[in-house]
Amino acid sequence: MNFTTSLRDSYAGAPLPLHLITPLDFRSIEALPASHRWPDPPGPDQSEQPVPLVSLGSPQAAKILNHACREWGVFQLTGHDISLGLLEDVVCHARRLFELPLAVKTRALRSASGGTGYGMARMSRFFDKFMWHEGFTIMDCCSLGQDARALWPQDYIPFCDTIQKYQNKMKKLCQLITQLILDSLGLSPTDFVEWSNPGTASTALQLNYYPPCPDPAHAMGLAPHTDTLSFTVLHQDRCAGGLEILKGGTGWVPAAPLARGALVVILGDLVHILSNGAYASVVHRARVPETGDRISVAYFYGPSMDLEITPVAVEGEEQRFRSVTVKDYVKLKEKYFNDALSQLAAS
Ligand SMILES: C=C1C[C@]23C[C@@]1(O)CC[C@H]2[C@@]12CCC[C@@](C)(C(=O)O1)[C@H]2[C@@H]3C(=O)O
Ligand SMILES: O=C(O)CCC(=O)C(=O)O
Ligand SMILES: [Fe+2]
Repeated sequence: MNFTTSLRDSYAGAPLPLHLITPLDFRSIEALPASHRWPDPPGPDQSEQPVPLVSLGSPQAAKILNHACREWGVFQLTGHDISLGLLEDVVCHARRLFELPLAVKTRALRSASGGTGYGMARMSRFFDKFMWHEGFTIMDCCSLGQDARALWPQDYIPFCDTIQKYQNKMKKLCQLITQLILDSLGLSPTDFVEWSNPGTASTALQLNYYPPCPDPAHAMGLAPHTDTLSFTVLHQDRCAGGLEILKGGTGWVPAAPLARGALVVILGDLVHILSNGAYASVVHRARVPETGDRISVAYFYGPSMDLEITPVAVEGEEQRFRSVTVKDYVKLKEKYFNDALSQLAAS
């Protein structure tokens, strides 16, 4: 029998120790501890260059998307059909979750070999300092029900309903974005079926929380990284003090939403491989806000774990990466993190 690996299963072989899963009890801290103090993270670049804006339905959308994917690896997205009400609801539920006492949140702690639940970002083990961040990862409705019940035994249904509604809307939006990206690379409708089959797509939803910090200038919300799957659709609850992207030749550029409801689409490693390196898998990080807290909601989207990705052939250009299945790439990323792409370089 042929069993398909899910994103969730793919973490089972790489258990993490508890001290790399359980976050600090941020509310009990009055000064930034040495464990969370980063040696002078450089501030954002002051460049006026804004992240390109793709407005779905506009006649310019395809052209701007093509430019944004090549030059930036990120774009703002408006004209989508995710209502402000739903975006606000999901942030409200995330806030309700992160405001619970640590002892309650740890009832839904990610297990050592699990991919879902409450805890530090998976990538924490690649850094010698801890991040000023706590997260909650959701991959399927079965684990969601279990975790939500552990958090709110009497009242878990509204959380599950909102998350499910958000996941459904995001999945449809991501199919559309996949179609636009594949079209812009000149791929065919057959490729689209493989890359965006809603039944087998690899998806994860991550609620990110950056608590109020006593010394934000020396703390790091999420350290520099690239996202693994095709792309990530990010909703941010504030228009300042958060996501920054590393733009070649410029430095760190802030990528706060241009307007309420504008989403930010961050290209990931799989699209970089597919495009033979033409589309940037953008390095990004999250800073800690100067005042108050910050919430972001990240939806990660990619094809089936069994899909084999071969870079598109471009005349006169060498193939930069070996073909790889999604599940093997996820394993490479787990092992080599930010060096995973170079491990895949065609010799
Ligand atoms: C699908 C996923 C992407 C992610 C790993 C995960 O399985 C779920 C959590 C995601 C996240 C969020 C914070 C940054 C990141 C690098 C991490 O450690 O966990 C991403 C992962 C990723 O894109 O590789
Ligand atoms: O919170 C943010 O702005 C960034 C989140 C992010 O990069 C992620 O969840 O992978
Ligand atoms: Fe990210």
